[in-house]
Amino acid sequence: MCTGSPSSNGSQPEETNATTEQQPQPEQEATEQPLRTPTHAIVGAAKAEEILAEYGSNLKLLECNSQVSELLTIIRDKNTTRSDFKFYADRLIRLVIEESLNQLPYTDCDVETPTGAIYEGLKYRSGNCGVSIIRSGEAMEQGLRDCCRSIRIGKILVESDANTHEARVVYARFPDDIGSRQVLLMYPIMSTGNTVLQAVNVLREHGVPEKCIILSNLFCTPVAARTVVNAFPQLKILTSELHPVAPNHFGQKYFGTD
Ligand SMILES: O=P(O)(O)OC[C@H]1O[C@H](OP(=O)(O)OP(=O)(O)O)[C@H](O)[C@@H]1O
Repeated sequence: MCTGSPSSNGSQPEETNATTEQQPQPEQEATEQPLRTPTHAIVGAAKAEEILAEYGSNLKLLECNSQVSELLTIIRDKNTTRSDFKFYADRLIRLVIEESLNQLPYTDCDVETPTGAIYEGLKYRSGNCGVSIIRSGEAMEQGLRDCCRSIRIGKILVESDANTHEARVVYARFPDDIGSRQVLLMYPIMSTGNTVLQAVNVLREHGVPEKCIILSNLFCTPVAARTVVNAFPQLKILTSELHPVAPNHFGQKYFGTD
């Protein structure tokens, strides 16, 4: 299924570097193999109505296509090098951030073109800001900054007990007027959903209405989705995959720590 690295045919995995030019594959090989439907595509497309019934309309999945499937596959592959992992994770993050920005409220905006014609366009309706949950959420900050140059970004640190998964907030810093902004909350992995629950609670304590929060996420388990949607039915969630197994190695591999 994958057109890039790593090897998908069960042979010895190839170490690749994202900056190295890929060798073109013979065209015959690429076109004769029918593409398999990835698991997340089944969840994302064929079961769309079930997802709507189960989680409501505020849980949205990134549009499923072969490119997204390849990125998810590379990120989940244990043989992916750290360099490739970061490169492809950043690509997926960018797609999720772009679609998250699409969930913000917009308003009409007319501009005059160089020919004097009026172009009927759109612009963001009000102030926005980002909030990342330390530490994996910080991996998503650059993707947001690449789209919104000088956006303010707050931080929340939530500590989870390794055994009980109980989470508690130990640090939070936000822009003073966060209560009047649309908040893009960034965290790539939702396993139990406890970390995100605590982060949303802190935002609410700082005056941010639930409906003004968009959660940008890469990997979400059905359990976490149910937990968060039940606790905060007005919160919008955008994720690229709903799958029972969360890649909990994300933070360690992205940042290169144990
Ligand atoms: O939905 P939850 O059950 O709360 O879990 C969310 C994430 O937090 C944990 O990672 P870790 O503590 O390593 O966080 P980090 O990657 O952000 O450092 C866990 O392994 C998940 O990846």
